[in-house]
Amino acid sequence: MEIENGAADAHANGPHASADAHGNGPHDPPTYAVWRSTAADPAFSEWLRSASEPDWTAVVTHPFAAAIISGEADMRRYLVQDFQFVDAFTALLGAAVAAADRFESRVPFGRFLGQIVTDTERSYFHRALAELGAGADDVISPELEPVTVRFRALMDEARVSQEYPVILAVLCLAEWIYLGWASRAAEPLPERFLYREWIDLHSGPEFEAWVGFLRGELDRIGPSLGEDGQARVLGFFREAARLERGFFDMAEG
Ligand SMILES: Cc1ncc(CN)c(N)n1
Repeated sequence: MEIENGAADAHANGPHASADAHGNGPHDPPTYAVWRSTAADPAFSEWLRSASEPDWTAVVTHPFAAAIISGEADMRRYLVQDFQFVDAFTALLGAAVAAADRFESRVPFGRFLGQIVTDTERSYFHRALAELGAGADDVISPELEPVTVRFRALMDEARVSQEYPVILAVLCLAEWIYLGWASRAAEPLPERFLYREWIDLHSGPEFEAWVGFLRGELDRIGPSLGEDGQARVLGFFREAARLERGFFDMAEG
């Protein structure tokens, strides 16, 4: 697939927001106000998700995700690049702690940052990359694939903006879409830890609750943003969905 420029060509309204910023172009999804008037589930996060098709479904049903689930994926290039993704993602979680609008919302970000990303997930990466024979250069400063550069740029753009809704949009897309493919895995999972732990990290009740929190925050904040603010959030969400698709395409080779 073709990956469009992310942060580099983002205009004031965010990446790939519609030309008039109101979702009225020929290929633009409906605005939130229009969409919610007929939606069975009018949640703001569901508007974002449905407007991210066909990329959403392409990621959740991607052949590379299926290969992880069946224990047949070649994980080396993927995990080397993803470790660099996770670096920028961790910084974005820190930005969420800082930008959240209330104490009770900062707490889950801080907890996830300390208990999962910098602990369980970090340990997984260290063991997996060693198992895959990745050397120090590949772990610390590998040559970045173009999609990794673009994804890091998008996360950095969201982080630097210090705008909570925009930060949330990128975090929520990345986690929710991973829950989407990983939840398709059924027992018995592959025995090899490389696959089993990666699936476990992105599925199950704890990860579902984390994604539920991220969606809940968007549902709480999104409806009162105004049309331009909503279009800006959608721009980041959709661009992240495009990049997730490109990331699995890259991993597949
Ligand atoms: C590219 C990508 N997207 C999402 C995730 C889930 N944190 C991830 N590890 N990598």
